[in-house]
Amino acid sequence: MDDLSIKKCVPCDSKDLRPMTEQAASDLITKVDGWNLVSEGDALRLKKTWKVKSFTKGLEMFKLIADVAEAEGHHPDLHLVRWNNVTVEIWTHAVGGLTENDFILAAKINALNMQHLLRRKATN
Ligand SMILES: C[C@H](O)[C@H](O)[C@H]1CNC2=NC(N)=NC(=O)C2=N1
Repeated sequence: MDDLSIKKCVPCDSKDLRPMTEQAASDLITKVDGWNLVSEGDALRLKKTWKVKSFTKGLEMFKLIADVAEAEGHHPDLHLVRWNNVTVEIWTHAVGGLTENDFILAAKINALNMQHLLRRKATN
């Protein structure tokens, strides 16, 4: 499996795009550090959470992610709650499930330089 972060998303309106199986998703989730497979209703989603240093740094993070999403033509759901908790959810709306696009976007988000925006994890 080559590095997902260097792949490109395909247009979601291609008619032969189908949601992947749970098994395929379980294989791919190992390639995107920190992301979880969650089931919302009967559809699978990718989900990851971060704690940011401040509300405004959360919005800076949204902008970094938005730039990647626009470049890929594939977009996540962005949540910023209780001032410093960022959650990103990704799925392919056109098929109501997961496609490789979702994992490519997750890998590209992981590749962003966001350390300066994130709260340091407690070491103890
Ligand atoms: C034509 C194309 O389907 C749409 O423009 C794109 C936009 N971004 C998208 N993002 C996501 N996550 N799913 C989609 O189906 C999708 N569709």
